[in-house]
Amino acid sequence: MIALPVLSADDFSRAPDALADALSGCGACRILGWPDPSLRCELRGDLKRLQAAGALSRAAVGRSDGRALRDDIRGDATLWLDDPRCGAPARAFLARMDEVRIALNRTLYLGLSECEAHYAAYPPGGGYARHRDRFRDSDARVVSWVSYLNDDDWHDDDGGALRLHLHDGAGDVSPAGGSICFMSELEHEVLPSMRERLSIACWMRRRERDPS
Ligand SMILES: O=C(O)CCC(=O)C(=O)O
Ligand SMILES: [Fe+2]
Repeated sequence: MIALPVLSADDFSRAPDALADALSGCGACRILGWPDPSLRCELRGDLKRLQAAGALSRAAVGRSDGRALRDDIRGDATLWLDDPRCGAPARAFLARMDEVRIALNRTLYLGLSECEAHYAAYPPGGGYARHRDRFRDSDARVVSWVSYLNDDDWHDDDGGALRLHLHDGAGDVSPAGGSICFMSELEHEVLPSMRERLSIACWMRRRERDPS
């Protein structure tokens, strides 16, 4: 296992370039302590409320004609954060991601035009098999970001690590709070967890080219 670069929440707020440096170096960066405990708690409350109201749906793999529900590939249920049923914490999260997107554009010239994000709840035993976040027929997703809404009492034995397959080897990320940012072309997988695992997955996208 390799160690991933780490930023504290303070570094992340004060020095947006540090995230860009880590991404251009190893392709991934852990952000410890962001979202802060109060935003994390509000986001989790929003997700639990929406889950109880039946607003989340089982996530599919692929898109268009290739879309399918595949328990053997991914087990999460999701809801897009721009859904009108989502609350103020979801809007605060999207606003912050937009600032990060603009900062990355300024340093890395990635031409990222928008963010999309969803709440995700993985039931016990659920995971997500090794994949890339880019669809086969589109390179619109450039940067992936996942924020974990689980408590600090999440132990390694609870499973649910995100395993990132980097050029130099694999690195595991615990879903006990904090966030991870990585280039969407990198392969990764969510290992099955013993407990319900809550998160937000976000993608910073380029505008899709018109088919010609
Ligand atoms: O929750 C995670 O750690 C990663 C989720 C993921 O890979 C995805 O939604 O594409
Ligand atoms: Fe993914």
